[in-house]
Amino acid sequence: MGLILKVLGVYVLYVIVRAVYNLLFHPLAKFSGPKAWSASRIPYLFTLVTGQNSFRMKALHDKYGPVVRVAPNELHINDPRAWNDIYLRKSSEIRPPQWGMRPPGIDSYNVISGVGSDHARFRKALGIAFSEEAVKDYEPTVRSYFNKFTARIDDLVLNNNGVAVVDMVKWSNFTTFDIIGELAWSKSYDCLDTGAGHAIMGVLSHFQGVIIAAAITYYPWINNALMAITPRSAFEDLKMIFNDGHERLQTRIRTGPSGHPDVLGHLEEYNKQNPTAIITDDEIEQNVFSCLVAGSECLTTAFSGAIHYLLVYPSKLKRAQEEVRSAFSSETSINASDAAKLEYLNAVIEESLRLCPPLPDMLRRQLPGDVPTTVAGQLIPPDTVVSVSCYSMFRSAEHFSSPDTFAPERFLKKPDDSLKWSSDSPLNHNDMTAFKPWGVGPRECPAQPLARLEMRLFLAILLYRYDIRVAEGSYLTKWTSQQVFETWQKDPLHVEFSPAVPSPPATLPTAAP
Ligand code: HEM
Repeated sequence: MGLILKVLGVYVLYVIVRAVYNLLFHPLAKFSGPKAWSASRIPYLFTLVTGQNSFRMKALHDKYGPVVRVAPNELHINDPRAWNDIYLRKSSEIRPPQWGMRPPGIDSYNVISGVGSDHARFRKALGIAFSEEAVKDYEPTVRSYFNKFTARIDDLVLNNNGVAVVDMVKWSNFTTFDIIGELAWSKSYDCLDTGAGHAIMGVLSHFQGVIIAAAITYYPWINNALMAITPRSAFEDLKMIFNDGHERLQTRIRTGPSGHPDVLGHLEEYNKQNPTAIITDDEIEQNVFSCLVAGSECLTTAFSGAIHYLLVYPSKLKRAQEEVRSAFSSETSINASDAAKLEYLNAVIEESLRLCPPLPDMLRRQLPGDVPTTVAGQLIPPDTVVSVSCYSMFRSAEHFSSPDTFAPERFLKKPDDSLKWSSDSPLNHNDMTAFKPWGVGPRECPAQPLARLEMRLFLAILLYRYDIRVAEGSYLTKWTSQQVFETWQKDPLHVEFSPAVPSPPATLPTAAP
């Protein structure tokens, strides 16, 4: 007992001495921020594991300015110059060691956990698989899943007196997961067919678990103790996912793509062209998993965010519907390249990414350990962890006037007279250099062309085909009342669909005399 008390006493003394050092003598001591956060990492980790970190970061910037010390060795930055200063540096793909770890029992890296030459190798292959050219060939596959989605809604409409009510968070997730499964290894997860999520979705999307696991690794002795006492059976779910992935990959390698180009085909081609830097089967499996998670969850947020805000702002919904319905003469004529020309629809997508960025934070980077780095005009000591978060940046009144207002008009190229000018008009001030929803630099989202294609096609089809409203008896959660664990923990979004009677297209040829 006496020994335990002595050990405890020494530990408490160590914590106090460390906190005093952090506050007064640490190389980051001159940076402003709440004292408790500068002294110890616990307040920062607490906001992370409770899903409040994005909101606290924004509140701290509002109080302390563009550079805030949020943990003993970590600065959070809200200055548009930081995008390039942090994320375009040499070795800027390096995260602090606690983030981007491999799951237990997995030796191979993927594009998210890999650094240096591994990361460069994966990026090169994925860059080809998600290039504009490759993505054009994916369009018929993507379209076939959107058709499946509308067929399911139509069934419901038919059987429910002309209206269908669905949870668009759930159904967007079914759609995006099926698509990325089909595109990645030619095998969908059949969620749209079964009307239910696949078993692996729950495990892959347990983002709170991932955050808690990362938070614990800041205290290696707790981490080691937990790992030692965790029964192997606790990892059964992970094993199930990796076995499922292994089978899918081997089947796809044996049987080839299922009648359409897929990501795997591009990776196979990459391996043929680069025999000295091939991506092994294990690495392919892990990379496909990173695409499954990033691809389905980010797009689910993008779809749900756009629908959420269109429902909150009916006049913007009407304008987007009118644009889509007058641009296409039939639903079958809707295609991604024409949808890319719809200015208002694309402004809706940008504005939704501004208010609901699929990755609100999680862009931490470790600065080099040899020399200080200049970020946003300030000299930052070596080894500091720095990050910009999309949420703080995009919702900051410094960068966007009326930052919480949904105003796609900010993104229109020509001045828009539908919004009256006033000092707080959303058109008053918009610093687009602050707006980087895809990230910047070597870790910038590799799948932008695919994500854009899916967002444009999905919204264009949905707005063309249906009138939508908040389901009767339901209500819209305030978007920012949702927690954030890597991405938004989205509440159900119950939407009522009824078939639209499209107005005649503006471009119809006039009748012959
Ligand atoms: C609206 C949709 C999307 C948004 C806004 C988005 C945003 C981002 C951002 C900000 C990053 C950078 C993370 C960092 O710097 O650490 C990223 C990385 C990544 N994204 Fe996306 N993403 C989207 C859709 C997708 C899709 C559809 C896929 C795959 C099919 C995908 C795959 C990835 C991968 C694999 C990475 C990691 C890249 C690396 O670490 O080198 N994303 N995404």
